[in-house]
Amino acid sequence: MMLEGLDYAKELDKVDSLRHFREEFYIKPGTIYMDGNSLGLLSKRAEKTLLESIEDWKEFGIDGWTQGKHPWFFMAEELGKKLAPLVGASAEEVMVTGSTTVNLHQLVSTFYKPEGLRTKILADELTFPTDIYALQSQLRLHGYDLDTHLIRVKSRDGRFLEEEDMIEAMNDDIALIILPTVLYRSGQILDIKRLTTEAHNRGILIGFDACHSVGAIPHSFSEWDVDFAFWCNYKHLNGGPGGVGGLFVNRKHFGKIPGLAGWFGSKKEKQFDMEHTFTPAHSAASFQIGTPHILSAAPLIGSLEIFTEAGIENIRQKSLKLNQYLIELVENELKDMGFFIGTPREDMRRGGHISLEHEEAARICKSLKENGIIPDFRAPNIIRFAPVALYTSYEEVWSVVQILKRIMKDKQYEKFENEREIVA
Ligand SMILES: Cc1ncc(COP(=O)(O)O)c(C=O)c1O
Ligand SMILES: Nc1c(O)cccc1C(=O)C[C@H](N)C(=O)O
Repeated sequence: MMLEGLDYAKELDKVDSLRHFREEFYIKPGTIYMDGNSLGLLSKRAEKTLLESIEDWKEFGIDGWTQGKHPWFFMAEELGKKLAPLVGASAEEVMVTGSTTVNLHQLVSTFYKPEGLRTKILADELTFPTDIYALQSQLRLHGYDLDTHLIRVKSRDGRFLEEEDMIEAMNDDIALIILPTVLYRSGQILDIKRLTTEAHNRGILIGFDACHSVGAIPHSFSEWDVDFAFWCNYKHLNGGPGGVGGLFVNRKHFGKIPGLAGWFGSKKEKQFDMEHTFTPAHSAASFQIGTPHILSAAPLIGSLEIFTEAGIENIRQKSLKLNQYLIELVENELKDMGFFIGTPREDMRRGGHISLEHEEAARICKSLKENGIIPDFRAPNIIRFAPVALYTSYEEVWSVVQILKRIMKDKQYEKFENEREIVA
């Protein structure tokens, strides 16, 4: 017998080999969390390693730098080692440090070297605003005019970017390219390998903002020869709000003096010589700046254990299935209700979330929250849903669409203003 509806969802859950990881997370009873692409949920293991680090502080005081369960002096390097397989890099190429925006500043300060006619930076018009603000301020520091020197590749439809358009914009005057791996609104994956090859063929360095891909999809940054990348660990990696970010620097660039140097970028054995001559580590560790934010990095120790156990390939496979299921349900159950799926249909081009466009999106989101579903809203008309492989069930995806259908049929959203909240 062909299973349908809720029975079908339950059957998918029954045969899901990752389903036991759900118990590792704090999921508020009566809610369905669909916002792991903005802030991942707390896991018990992340909580445990955070508490252990606090215990180390209690027990060892200053000696916690070298003693205790997770010695602080080596934590960033240890985390880099654990994170490296998730971005397809060697341990020395990855560092857990800073934040997305700070790491972007660090890497642009290091790799943006305008020379002769090559003075411009290439980005895109759909990227996350902080990247644009950072690039503008870097150009300002060099004394360049922002309008002429920051080139933003246009989107043809306001949702997606075409690789051809980006390649066409890789002109002789471009010194550096910064693009997202996955677009934060539409969830489109860019062809990182192709863009990197094309940039290098034209003598241009290229770096990626991987906030929306790390922990959601596998990467091969080393093999693709990406020059550098940066990301946050609080979305798909469940590292906690404002948790320490990550960066990748291709080993061919080891030895480059960081644009923003600080003593934690030193060779470990030299750091406490306290010399005024900077001796950088010969690895991505050299891009650290000051004292690591230990309590904001500690949850990641436990969280990354879960990723190591589950395997990023398995996580990706389940994420694709969950998202495909959501798309099919939207198409079948929410017909003629004014929704448009603003996310690529092809698996290869889709990251970890789905964007539903609707002209009443802001207030539909509020109504979803009132009904115990947590998505997020991006102005002017996008509702983002992220079914997360480690803690979302197929049954929850089924329920989300059923509840959304009821909200639309009963026009429950009409009691709210169609305006975003302060944190949308
Ligand atoms: C693509 C992208 N870049 C950067 C950020 C934020 O950077 P930060 O972690 O520095 O606030 C986000 C999300 O907040 C993002 O989605
Ligand atoms: N970084 C965030 C924050 O500090 C508050 C609220 C949300 C966020 C986010 O991460 C937003 C997210 N980058 C986005 O894709 O829109």
